[in-house]
Amino acid sequence: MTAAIIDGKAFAAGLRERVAQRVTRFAEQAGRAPGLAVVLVGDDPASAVYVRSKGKATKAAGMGGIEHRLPADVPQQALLDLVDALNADPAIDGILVQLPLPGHIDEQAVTTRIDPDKDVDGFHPVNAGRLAVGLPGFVPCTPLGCLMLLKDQLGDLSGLEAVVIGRSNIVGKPMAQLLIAESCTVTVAHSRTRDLPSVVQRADIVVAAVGRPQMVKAAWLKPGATVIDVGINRTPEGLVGDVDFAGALDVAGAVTPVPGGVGPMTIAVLLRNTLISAERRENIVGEGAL
Ligand SMILES: Nc1nc2c(c(=O)[nH]1)N[C@@H](CN(C=O)c1ccc(C(=O)N[C@@H](CCC(=O)O)C(=O)O)cc1)CN2
Repeated sequence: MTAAIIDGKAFAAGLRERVAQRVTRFAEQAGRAPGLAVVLVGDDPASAVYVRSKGKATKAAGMGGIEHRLPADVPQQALLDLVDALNADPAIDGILVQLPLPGHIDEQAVTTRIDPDKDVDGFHPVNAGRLAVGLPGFVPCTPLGCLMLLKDQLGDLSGLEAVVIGRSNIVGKPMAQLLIAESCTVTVAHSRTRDLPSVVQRADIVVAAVGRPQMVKAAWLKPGATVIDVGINRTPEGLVGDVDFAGALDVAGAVTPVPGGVGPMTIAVLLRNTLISAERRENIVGEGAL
């Protein structure tokens, strides 16, 4: 084994602590805590666990957390009405509707209904556009968490070859935008990419976000590459990522584990985004790096 294991759990704990310190200062100045509303539709067990974790982390950071649970068969209009009410609520700085949603609900209609300035998930097309043109907005939590881990590991990323595997709106596309903004040379690979192994072979940075267990093989990697594994695949052998982790340890320079890599960053960045939303809405200049 030669690769360093990137400890996302420890980095996320540090970020949550920095957020909590800035929340204290925010509350002193604003006379209130930042408020996050999390909406869960249905009873998907993994989503229920993530929503519970978000609630606990929100409170531990000193923020106000409100959870709305709706039944799986809730009409889409009722969900949109709830989003409208949260948009109008001055105590709410961040709104998040947990994904995936039941099949009868149009996810795009729901995420587009959220006020872009309370969209702490960064999924609204306005925030996707802001990211694409370099304006301040909200960046989706998972790719921003990946970028934080990469910068902590490598420092300046400029000039590096990055390959993002996966082109989802939630991870692949914003990840590519973030890496372009860091002056990387970025390739987005996907299911139609020809000869994926040779595309990955040239990458100094590999971000795997395909949702296929251990698809990225050690033999594809450039020796010394930094590998960020976004996959969370439940298999009979347990939770595994999109990368052959054991094999990657012998070739990569650094690699994130699953669990304990990217996953914990998602919730820590959500807290960061919520605090930043609250500061913007109250015209408070936050002090201390996040
Ligand atoms: N509205 C949103 N929905 C979803 C998002 C999101 O960012 N916004 N992301 C994922 C789920 N997710 C948070 O919502 C999330 C996923 C994974 C983890 C995490 O800490 N994973 C652990 C493993 C935990 C496990 O056993 O499942 C790890 O990787 O160490 C946190 C949050 C989809 N929906």
